[in-house]
Amino acid sequence: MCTASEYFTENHYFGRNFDYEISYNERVCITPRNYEFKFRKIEDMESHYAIIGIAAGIDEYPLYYDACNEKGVAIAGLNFAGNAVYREIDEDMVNVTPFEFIPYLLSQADSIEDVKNLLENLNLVNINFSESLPLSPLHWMISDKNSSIIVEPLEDGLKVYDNPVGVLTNNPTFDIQLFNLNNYRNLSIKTPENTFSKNLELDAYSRGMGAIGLPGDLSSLSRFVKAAFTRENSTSETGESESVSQFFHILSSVEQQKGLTFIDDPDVYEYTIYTSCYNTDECILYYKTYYNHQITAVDLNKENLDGDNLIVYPFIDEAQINFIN
Ligand SMILES: C[C@H](CCC(=O)NCCS(=O)(=O)O)[C@H]1CC[C@H]2[C@@H]3CC[C@@H]4C[C@H](O)CC[C@]4(C)[C@H]3C[C@H](O)[C@]12C
Repeated sequence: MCTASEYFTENHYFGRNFDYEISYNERVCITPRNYEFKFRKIEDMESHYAIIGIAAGIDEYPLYYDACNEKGVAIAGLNFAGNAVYREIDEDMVNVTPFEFIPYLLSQADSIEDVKNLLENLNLVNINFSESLPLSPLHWMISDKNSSIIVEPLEDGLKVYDNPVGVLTNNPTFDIQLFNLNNYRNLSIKTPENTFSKNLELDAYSRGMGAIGLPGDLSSLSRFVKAAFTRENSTSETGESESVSQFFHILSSVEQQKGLTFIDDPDVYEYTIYTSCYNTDECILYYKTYYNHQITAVDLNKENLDGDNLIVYPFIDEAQINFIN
C-alpha cells in the first residue's frame, strides 16, 4: 500500500510513502529538457519540461513512481488493485500507456488546468512495458500549488475527481474514501465535552482524547482517514526545514513498519521503502528510506536542465548515524 499527501506553508510540498515488499532499485532520476521521450503510440517528444522524480532502476526509460516538473506540477502513482482498467487502442484518442502517464503529463503541463485538458483526450492503453514488467494497476494523485485531483481508470472510463483532502491511499475508489470520512466527523484535536450522559462524570484524564476512534491500522481505508486527519490539522513554522520536517511527520503517521503487514513466508512483509517530499515551488526532491532516516535532497535547478541524458542519483539507503563520542 502507499500513501500520498501534500502540505502548504509558504511553499507547496507533495510526496508519498512507497510501501511494498519488493524494491526495483529505486533511484532519483532527472529528465532534462532535451532527453528524447519515446512513446509507444504517440509521437516522440524531443523537448519538454524538465522532470525530477523517483524511478525504478531497471531500465533506461524513466519509470517514475512519483515526480515533479519545473512548473511545479507533481504526480504520484499508487496501487489500485482490482479497480484499474486499461483499454484497447482508440484511434480517436491520445493513446498513452500507464507507464508513460507521468512523462506524458509532466513533460507539457504548466498547471492542473493543463492536466485536466490533456486528460480529456487521453486513453490509457493496455500495453505492457515488457514481458517481465507487465501493466500494474494504478491511480494517481496530481497537484500543483493551487489544486489537487485524483485520476482513476475505471471500468466506465477515466474518472477525474477534485481532491479536497490532499491525500490518497489505495482501494477503494476515491468517492468511497471521501464518503467514509463522514463517519469520523466527531474527531477533534480538542478535548471533547462529555456528551455521553449528564448522569455520569466522565473524566478527561488524558490529552488527545478528541481523536479517540481515529484508525491506527494499516489498511488503505484506515490510512486514508489517519492521513487526512493528520494533514488537515498539521501546523508548523513556515521555513523550509520546518515544513519539510512536518511533511515527513504527516507521512510517518501512516508508515508501515516491517513485520506488521504479512505478505508471504518466509519473512516477506510490506514496509515503507521510501518517503519522498517535493518542494514543488523550488523543484527540490527530499527523501528518506526505511534504513536511512537522514533526509537526502536533490535540487533540480542545480543541474543543467538543457541536457539530453538522464541524470541518476542512486538511493542512499544505509543508516546515517551521527555518533558524537
Ligand atoms: C507496486 C507499486 C505500488 C505500491 C503499492 O501500492 N503497493 C501495495 C500493493 S497492494 O495494494 O497492497 O496490493 C507501484 C507504484 C509505481 C509502479 C511502477 C510504475 C512504473 C512501471 C509501470 C510498468 O507498467 C510496470 C513496472 C513499473 C516499474 C511499476 C511497478 C509497480 O507496479 C509500482 C512500483
